Amino acid sequence: MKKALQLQSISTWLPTASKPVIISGPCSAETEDQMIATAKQIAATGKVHALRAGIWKPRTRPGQYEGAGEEGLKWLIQAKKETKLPVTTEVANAAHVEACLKAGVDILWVGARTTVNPFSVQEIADALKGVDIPVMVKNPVNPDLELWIGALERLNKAGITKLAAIHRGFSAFEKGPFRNAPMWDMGIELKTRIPELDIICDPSHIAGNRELIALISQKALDLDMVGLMIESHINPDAAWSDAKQQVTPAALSKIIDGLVVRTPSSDNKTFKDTLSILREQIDQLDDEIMQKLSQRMKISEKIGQYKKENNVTILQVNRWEEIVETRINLGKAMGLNPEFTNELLKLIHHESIQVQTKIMNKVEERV
Ligand SMILES: C=C(O[C@@H]1C=C(C(=O)O)C=C[C@H]1O)C(=O)O
Repeated sequence: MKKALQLQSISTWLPTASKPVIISGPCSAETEDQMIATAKQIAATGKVHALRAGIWKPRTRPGQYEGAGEEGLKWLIQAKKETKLPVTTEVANAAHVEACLKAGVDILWVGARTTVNPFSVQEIADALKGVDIPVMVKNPVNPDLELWIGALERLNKAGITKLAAIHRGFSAFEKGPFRNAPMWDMGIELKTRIPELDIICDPSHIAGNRELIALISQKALDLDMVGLMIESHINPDAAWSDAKQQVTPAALSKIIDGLVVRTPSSDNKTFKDTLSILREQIDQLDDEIMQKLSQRMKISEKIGQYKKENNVTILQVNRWEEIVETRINLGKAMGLNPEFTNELLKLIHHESIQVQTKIMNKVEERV
């Protein structure tokens, strides 16, 4: 077993009176006026705990706005002075880290396009050795959990314990309704692997448009994520980067008000009793499902043996097609989602073929 990360909960470095943690601000710091005006309006909502702004922007194509650079850092620090909110920005190399530390940035984040590159992450970690500053790590652009965990480990090894992960979605070849596919399973898997790690969701980058932000934010909270990083701008349509996904401070306030914050557990006795009764039912059913699956695989084994004796192939496409069709219809009639049934059947078929392959190719022991 790998050693777990040494972590300090976000509640120790970004304490909030109420959950969830909200980090907001413009995608990019564009001008001093835009930065300060946005920051003031956000702070006035009283619902935001930290201010964000991109200073160095990694853009997909050259010729797009690449951030204000160190000049922008001054505006961010000015915004901090005027709002009393801690500030955070993205760092992609050691020079960025040094500039931020010198300027007095409170929290750093590593962007998705940097998390993919262990060299860059290591450079940032080395620049942070001996520094006590919180760092948030966005998921890599590709859905690679090991790379995400690896980046957190590199920073942790450098002594950074105030760590959080940011789920901002993943690049996908097929364009769905989102700019970056949420692939919620990745967040669930990360939480399962490192339960003490706080995860913040970045609905702005998942959505790519402001209409979906509320929906994604709610989903993130229901998956036990502790905070949201939402991009906001005094005049979103005129933003120099990511205009479509930014919201006004007023819209941000509305989104936050609309969130239903649920707790991971409840002390209510009736709730606990009812949940445990229902969970017992699930335990019982899972037991039955496992027994049935085991019985099914034993029959596959027998079929494999019989096919071997008769020189018949393992894969029987017609039989399989018939199974898929009948089971999907059966599932539909029982209220099961056809996609779910299809995926489940694929897994079962895969295993059934494995089981038969083992039998088919077993080398008989010579006496
Ligand atoms: C078990 C068999 O072999 C394969 C596995 C199947 C299954 O697990 O249901 C169905 C068809 C075959 O591709 C079979 O031929 O019936």
